[in-house]
Amino acid sequence: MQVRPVIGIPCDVKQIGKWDFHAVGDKYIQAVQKSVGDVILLPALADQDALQRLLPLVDGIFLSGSYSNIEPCWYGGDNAREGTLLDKARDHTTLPFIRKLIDEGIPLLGVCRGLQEINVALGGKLHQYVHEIPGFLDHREPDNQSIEVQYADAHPVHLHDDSLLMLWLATNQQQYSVNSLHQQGVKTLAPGLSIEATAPDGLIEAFRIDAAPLFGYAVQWHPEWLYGQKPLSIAIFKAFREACMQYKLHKQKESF
Ligand SMILES: N[C@@H](CCC(=O)O)C(=O)O
Ligand SMILES: NCCCC(=O)O
Repeated sequence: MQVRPVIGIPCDVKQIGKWDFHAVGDKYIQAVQKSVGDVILLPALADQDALQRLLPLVDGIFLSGSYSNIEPCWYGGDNAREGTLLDKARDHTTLPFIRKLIDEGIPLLGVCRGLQEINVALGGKLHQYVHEIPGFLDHREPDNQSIEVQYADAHPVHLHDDSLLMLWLATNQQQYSVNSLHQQGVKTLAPGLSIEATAPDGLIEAFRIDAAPLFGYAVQWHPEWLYGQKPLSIAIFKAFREACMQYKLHKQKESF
C-alpha cells in the first residue's frame, strides 16, 4: 500500500439554518488529497488540548481560505464593520495552534485566510479593506461572475530573488499571474516571516516561516484552484508533500 502523509485541515464554522456546521471547501480537500496526502478535517472546537492530542495523527497542517475574516481584536485592528463575516471558532482554533505547529516542526501551508492567520498568530497586522487604501489594487474577486471568472488570474506577482518558490520552480522566471479573491492583506509582517512574493502594489502575496525546520509557507492567492495545471500550485504542493513525507518518516524513526 502506498505510504502517504496525513494532512489536517481545520474547519470553518458556518451557520446553515438553525445549526452550526464544521466545514472545509471541497476544492481544498481535492487539491490536498490529490497532491499532498490523505486529508483529515479538524473540527474548529477551539480546544487546544484536543488539537494537541490529535497532532500525532498528522504529518502536516493546511490552513484553507475562507469568506470569513479574522476578528480584528487578534491584531489590535479597528472593530469589524457591521455585517462582516467572522468565524470566531476558527480564529480560536487556528491562531493559538499555529505557534505550536511551528515549535513542533510540523509542516504548515496557509492559503489566503491561512496566510493572514499565520501573520496574525506570529504578531503581524492586517489591512481590513485593501481596496480602500490609495495606491493599492482591488484584490477582491469580481461580484456576480462565474467561478471560472472569479478564480481566473487577476494580477502578477513578483517572486523575490531569494524565494524558495523560485528554487522549487527551478527557474529564473520571477513574474507569474495569480488569482485574487481577498479584501484583507498583510499590513505589518510578523517577525520571523520572510517575503517570498509581492503584488505590483507592494502587497505581500507569499511568505515563508523562517523558523519552520521542514516547511512553513503561505500564499495570499488560491493555489488549490486548477492545482494540477498551474506551475506555482504544482511546485508549492510538491514541496509541501515532500516535507510532510519527511516529517512522517522522522516520526516513524523516533518511535522505534
Ligand atoms: N476573507 C479574507 C480571506 C479570503 C480568502 O481566504 O479567500 C479576505 O477577504 O481577505
Ligand atoms: N475570498 C473568498 C474565497 C473563499 C474560498 O475560495 O475559500
